[in-house]
Amino acid sequence: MEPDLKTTAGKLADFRRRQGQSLLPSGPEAVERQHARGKNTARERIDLLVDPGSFVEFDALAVHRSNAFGMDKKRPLGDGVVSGYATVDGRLIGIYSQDFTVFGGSLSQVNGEKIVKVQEFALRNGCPVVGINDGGGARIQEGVASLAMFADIFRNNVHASGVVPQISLILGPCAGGAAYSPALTDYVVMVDKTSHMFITGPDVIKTVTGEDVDMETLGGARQHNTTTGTSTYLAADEQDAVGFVRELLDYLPSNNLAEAPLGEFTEMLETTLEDEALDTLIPDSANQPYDMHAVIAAIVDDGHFLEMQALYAPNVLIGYARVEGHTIGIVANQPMQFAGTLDINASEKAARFVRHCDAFNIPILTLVDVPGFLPGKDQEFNGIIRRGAKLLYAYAEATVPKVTVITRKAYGGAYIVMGSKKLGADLNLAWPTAQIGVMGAQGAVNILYRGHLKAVAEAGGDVEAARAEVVSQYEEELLNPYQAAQLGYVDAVIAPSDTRVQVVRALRALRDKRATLPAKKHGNIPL
Ligand SMILES: CC(=O)SCCNC(=O)CCNC(=O)[C@H](O)C(C)(C)COP(=O)(O)OP(=O)(O)OC[C@H]1O[C@@H](n2cnc3c(N)ncnc32)[C@H](O)[C@@H]1OP(=O)(O)O
Repeated sequence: MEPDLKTTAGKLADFRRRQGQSLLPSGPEAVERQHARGKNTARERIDLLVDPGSFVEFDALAVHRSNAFGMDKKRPLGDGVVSGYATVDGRLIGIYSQDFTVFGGSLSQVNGEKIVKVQEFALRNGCPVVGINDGGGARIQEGVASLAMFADIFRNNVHASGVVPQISLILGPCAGGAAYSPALTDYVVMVDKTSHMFITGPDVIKTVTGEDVDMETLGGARQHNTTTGTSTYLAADEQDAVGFVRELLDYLPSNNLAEAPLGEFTEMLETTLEDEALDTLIPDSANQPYDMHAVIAAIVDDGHFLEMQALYAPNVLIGYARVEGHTIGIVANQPMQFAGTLDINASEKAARFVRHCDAFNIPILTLVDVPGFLPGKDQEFNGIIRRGAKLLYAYAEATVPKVTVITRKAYGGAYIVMGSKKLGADLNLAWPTAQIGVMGAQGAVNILYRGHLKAVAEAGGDVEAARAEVVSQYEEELLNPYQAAQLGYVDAVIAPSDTRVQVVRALRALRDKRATLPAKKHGNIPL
């Protein structure tokens, strides 16, 4: 029976009916199809992420304005995106979730306006934006009206960058120009097997270049986590993805003028057994690796480290942890991977992270064990000069508290990059095992003693013994922390077991640090 709109009861009944329709705009079969693809619906995803009952919806009754291609006969409420605000652990976020059951989650003018509204809400109120992507990109029927909305969204992404955290969950397709909105955000979380991102899909590639490639190989979650560096986290399923985002939000301030939530901690300024374990961590042989995660775990609260981009450029580790409850960002060389060298990918990965920490006033702890930049034609031809420079730029530009601990190797240009004193770190500490020098012993001996070793060979002497002698002399005289300590480039040489306490004290001392850069419109980081 149609409600009587002349009565209050009828108006309320009509409202409830519309409300009901907006919850299920494409009917139950479409929901079943979505589930059959191994995906939750747009609303189920919001429910998974936010505090129960906290979601407040915008524009549930919005419909598209298009009449072409029979679109006038199909105007589902909400128009393919569920949007609004909610709380996560009691803290405000703006959120939108594309509804694949409505025109494949594609972006129309109205649907785009809904996303823009969430972005503007978040910018005005200083809260993070979480975007859940599951859609076919620009709505083809709307042509340029849809493309123009993407431009609005991208512009807002850029304007919000460094003001509020922006997190993208890719839980289905994210194709074409649409992929650039997540790319502009700070973090991109993808789910194994069900998430795909690409600019041109397999069919277009086949037509244009003749290459055969399937969706998973082209733009699957694993590819973006291991090869392209586009994704921050490879989630096993949607629950895992949402869990990561909740944890990430807990480390981040809501905006660039706010403090990150303070974690619980117990003050401990005495050396513990875990601290003492660091005294035996560094192997006697400089060529033997050890896991830098162990150093991180010994320093931070509860040993807990939320690693970002763990599968990409694993020779450098980046992520968040807490020290005395305060969020810090960690950048660390990982001797277990490529001996901890810096290559192009590692430099770019760390550089963007340093800039993110700086934008959101998160202190940076740098742990150094780096034998240099990765040598090779491949690296040089792909622009390691220009691209490695990004990390220098990021560190030199960052005004947040910066504490650096050199555990072992710190050679050459890579020493300078990794939060060195003169690049602007506030406190630089080194372990007695630190080797700070222009290069490792073998390389140095080859250059410094070439003539001497040639002479030994010509005289029929024992070249290997002569080489070993000068190597050991170089190591003793130059590959230690003491020359740097004499010159003030490390503030203190400390026992490894003192590291946690020293880092705690340093971060306390730097809590009210103030530093400003010369006024300018913006710098010009080598891109
Ligand atoms: C700026 C830019 O965004 S440019 C990019 C423009 N977009 C694209 O090139 C992607 C076009 N879409 C596709 O390639 C595919 O639909 C995919 C990969 C997204 C999804 O593929 P599938 O999982 O096989 O789903 P399928 O193709 O059946 O799409 C589901 C529904 O969404 C619709 N749909 C998908 N993409 C769009 C779109 N961009 N515009 C309008 N409708 C769309 C489909 O027509 C289909 O509708 P139907 O259920 O009424 O038949």
